[in-house]
Amino acid sequence: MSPPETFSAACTPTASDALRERAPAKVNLTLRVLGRRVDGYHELVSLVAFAGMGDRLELLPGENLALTVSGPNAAEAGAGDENLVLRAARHLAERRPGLRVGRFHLVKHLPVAAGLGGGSSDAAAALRLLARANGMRLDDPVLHAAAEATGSDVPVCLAGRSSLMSGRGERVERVDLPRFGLLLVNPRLPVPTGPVFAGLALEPGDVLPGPDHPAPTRLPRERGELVRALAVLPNDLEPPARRLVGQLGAVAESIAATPRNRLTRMSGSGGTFFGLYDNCREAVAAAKIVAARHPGWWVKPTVLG
Ligand SMILES: C[C@@](CO)(OP(=O)(O)O)[C@H](O)COP(=O)(O)OP(=O)(O)OC[C@H]1O[C@@H](n2ccc(N)nc2=O)[C@H](O)[C@@H]1O
Ligand SMILES: Nc1ncnc2c1ncn2[C@@H]1O[C@H](COP(=O)(O)OP(=O)(O)O)[C@@H](O)[C@H]1O
Repeated sequence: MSPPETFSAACTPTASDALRERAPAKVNLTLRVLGRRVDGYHELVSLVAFAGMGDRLELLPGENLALTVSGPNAAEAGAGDENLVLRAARHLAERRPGLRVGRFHLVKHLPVAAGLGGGSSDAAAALRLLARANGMRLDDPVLHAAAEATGSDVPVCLAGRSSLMSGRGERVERVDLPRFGLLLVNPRLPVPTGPVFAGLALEPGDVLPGPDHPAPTRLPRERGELVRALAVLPNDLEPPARRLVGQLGAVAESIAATPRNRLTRMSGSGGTFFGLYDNCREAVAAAKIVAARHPGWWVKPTVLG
């Protein structure tokens, strides 16, 4: 006689119960450093937008927190306790007793330590997934506190749309931007964020005279006008990043030389550079040229905004 049926597996979550979120690449269209705060962090103002490509994150809700990682850049991101997905989940669990967590699976497409905020975007996606699994609203202040505690770039990634980011990264104001074709190029050389900021050689309490940034309402909405406005608002981290990694100059030159390129600049602390184009088709044509000349580089055409 067969043992009595326990039906024990009937309510075990399966892969089809997983919640899914995109974790898009973050692009700093501008980045002005206004000074260095007494806590050692730099005071910034940065126009941030999101790409049409990035990582993907799934959550199978459950009682125990776990993470697996696959994809082309899985090894570089790692699945250990330091992964920003797990750090964000722990920061939220500390602030929200009884939080239902579960098993995350990250598909890591973005290069690591690349100025694209991949880890921050993964962390923000984890917070959005946990919010869904726990019936929390996305404007819940606890979610925002967990984002801030996880990293400077996580609040803007939690917003997940074009924004003017300021302070250490904790102030985020929505901005409407036109859509662009976008080319992302990384020479597969990781560039650590801390040493790039350190290259500015600012002391705590230093205030830089001059760097100013138009308010969100003063930014042009038309593509050509916006590009002209962006051209005079640099990324202040580009000079120290280029001093740290000499090969970055060649990345910028390769993008700037492509037909119909509107703007070439480094994102965040590098070493990814981006090119703006009027549409995705032009970005694809540019990608083919750069990839043919530099087969070892990470080259991705997509859209911005
Ligand atoms: C530079 C930016 C621009 O968007 O992006 P990435 O290049 O990392 O993508 C961000 O400010 C990075 O944000 P995030 O990568 O989250 O930084 P955190 O983990 O908080 O800090 C890493 C290190 O960067 C420095 N840091 C970061 C942010 C800031 N406003 N001032 C700083 O001085 C500090 O040395 C800190 O120890
Ligand atoms: N999910 C993750 N993806 C990428 N990097 C991660 C992740 N979790 C932790 N890290 C660590 O965070 C650091 C910054 O990575 P990343 O977010 O890719 O940098 P950047 O913001 O410059 O693109 C790296 O040193 C990496 O080891």
